[in-house]
Amino acid sequence: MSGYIQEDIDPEELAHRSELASSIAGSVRELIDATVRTEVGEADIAEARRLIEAATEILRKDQLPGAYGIRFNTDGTKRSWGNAVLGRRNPIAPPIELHHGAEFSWTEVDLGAAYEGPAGLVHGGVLALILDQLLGSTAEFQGVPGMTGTLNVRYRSATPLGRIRGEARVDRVEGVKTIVTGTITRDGKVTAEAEGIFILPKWARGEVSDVLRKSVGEG
Ligand SMILES: CCCCCCCC(=O)SCCNC(=O)CCNC(=O)[C@H](O)C(C)(C)COP(=O)(O)OP(=O)(O)OC[C@H]1O[C@@H](n2cnc3c(N)ncnc32)[C@H](O)[C@@H]1OP(=O)(O)O
Repeated sequence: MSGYIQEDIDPEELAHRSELASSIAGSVRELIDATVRTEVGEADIAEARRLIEAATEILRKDQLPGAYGIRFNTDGTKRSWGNAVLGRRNPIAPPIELHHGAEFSWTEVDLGAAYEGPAGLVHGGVLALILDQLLGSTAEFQGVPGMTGTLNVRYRSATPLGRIRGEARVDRVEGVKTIVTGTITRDGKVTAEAEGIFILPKWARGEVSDVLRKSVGEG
């Protein structure tokens, strides 16, 4: 399967690149929030566009031919830096940082103006996006990875923008299927719950699954 790339990078260099990736993505994330909330006039918009276009041109000087993919060091450390939910290089990603315990995985993240659906509330699709990754990564961390086959989300009550917490745990494993459940809470109240079926696809049931199972987390 293309897109899975073995690319060994020395740990010190990797930490440096990771920091660089996070810093620029953080700046662009700020820019997105500023763009959503700006009230400045036409002249300031024109000036901001000029600067943004200049910055884009600098970044375009040296580009990957396509998406970032998923890259591994030989020790299994994995980089999903383009990922839409947790990608370190990706300003679209909230980004969520996942924590894995023996029993469950969790994340806490601030969702600002860029994630709005109904007025002042988190977009339901954004919650589904976060749940998809959180539940999928939980399955992966427990050594039973898979692609999302089905994700059911029940929105119990509205989720105001701000700091949310997500939690997930593997419920059971049935052959190549891993069933994971999870919740989103805001101020201690469960606002959404989900159940996902993660399936190890046919193409990954041999060699690739060994690579996936050996991966030890985000670098
Ligand atoms: C790495 C961790 C990060 C994860 C978070 C990110 C998640 C993602 O965004 S993944 C991207 C979104 N998902 C996709 O693109 C998946 C697209 N679908 C597919 O690739 C395939 O249909 C796939 C992998 C789900 C199943 O296909 P395939 O490998 O052929 O499965 P197959 O052998 O037919 O079926 C295996 C079992 O799963 C069941 N099954 C198949 N499809 C589904 C489904 N969509 N939902 C539920 N069960 C299913 C079958 O009934 C069968 O069950 P049983 O073993 O009990 O008979």
